[in-house]
Amino acid sequence: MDDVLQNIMDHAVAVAREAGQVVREALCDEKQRDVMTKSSTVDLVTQTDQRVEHLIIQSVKKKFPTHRFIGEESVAAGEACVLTDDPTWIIDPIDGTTNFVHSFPFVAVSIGFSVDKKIQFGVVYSCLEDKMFTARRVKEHSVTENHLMLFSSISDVRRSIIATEFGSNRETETVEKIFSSLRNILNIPVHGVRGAGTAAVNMCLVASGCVEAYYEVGVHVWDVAAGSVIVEEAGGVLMDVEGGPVDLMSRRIVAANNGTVAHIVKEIDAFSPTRDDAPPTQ
Ligand SMILES: Nc1ncnc2c1ncn2[C@@H]1O[C@H](CO)[C@@H](O)[C@H]1OP(=O)(O)O
Ligand SMILES: [Mg+2]
Ligand SMILES: [Mg+2]
Repeated sequence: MDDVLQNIMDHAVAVAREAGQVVREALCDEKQRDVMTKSSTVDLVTQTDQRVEHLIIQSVKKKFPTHRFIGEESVAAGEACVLTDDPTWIIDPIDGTTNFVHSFPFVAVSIGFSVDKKIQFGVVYSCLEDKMFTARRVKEHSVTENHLMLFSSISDVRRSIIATEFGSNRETETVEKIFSSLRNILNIPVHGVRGAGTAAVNMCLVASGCVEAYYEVGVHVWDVAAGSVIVEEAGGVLMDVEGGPVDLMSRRIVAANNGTVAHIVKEIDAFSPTRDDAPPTQ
């Protein structure tokens, strides 16, 4: 299986690069950044998201016809979001669509590959920075082609930078919880709070030692599948926002450089959005 997996991963890296090129070109063409909305007026999608997802899926299907897919835009179009034991590509064609629409320079193609419901490798291509992050579940980490991994050894959270996002849910109760967590984190006090506008890049920032932790409630499995292996293989830890084991379908995640910094979970005002794998409501 080893060489087979490497072959699949090589294809993921190649197709992520190809997708990134499409995204970069689209950024220069206003028409390709025309906005449509999904779950809320600030949950954005463009024809480029759809085009890039199509490109990735068609390319994979040609080479690996039996593989399955969970793609952000396919799920938005009504496909089921169910992880089986089968080989499954979990794709976010543009992570950071809001950034893409506004030319804010962090936009990623995120591809995770799962077998037996476990993510085997992750590929995150931060395509405007031209940084490729890859990791395969082997426990000897293999992250990034073109820059050095500088994993953070900080264990005092008061010396940390924490990444998070505000998400696309603007219901009063949700916004209150987001701000309550943020207030608690700032009051620790931490050195700073940041957010790149893409969950995948935030997780790569943890893996690279640029921030000590990232947490968010409201992410989807395609935002974090690839990043989860990249963080773990870099030596980091994943956790649920209430401290238990992470569940990639639960829409809640903490990724940290170590278990001590992961204690920020004490400060998070947790809530439970509808799971990604919840059966559709009639
Ligand atoms: N208005 C918004 N602000 C930030 N993230 C948003 C958002 N709307 C959707 N998201 C998605 O939520 C994720 C976690 O914050 C982001 O990576 C982003 O993924 P997307 O661009 O693929 O939709
Ligand atoms: Mg996303
Ligand atoms: Mg996306």
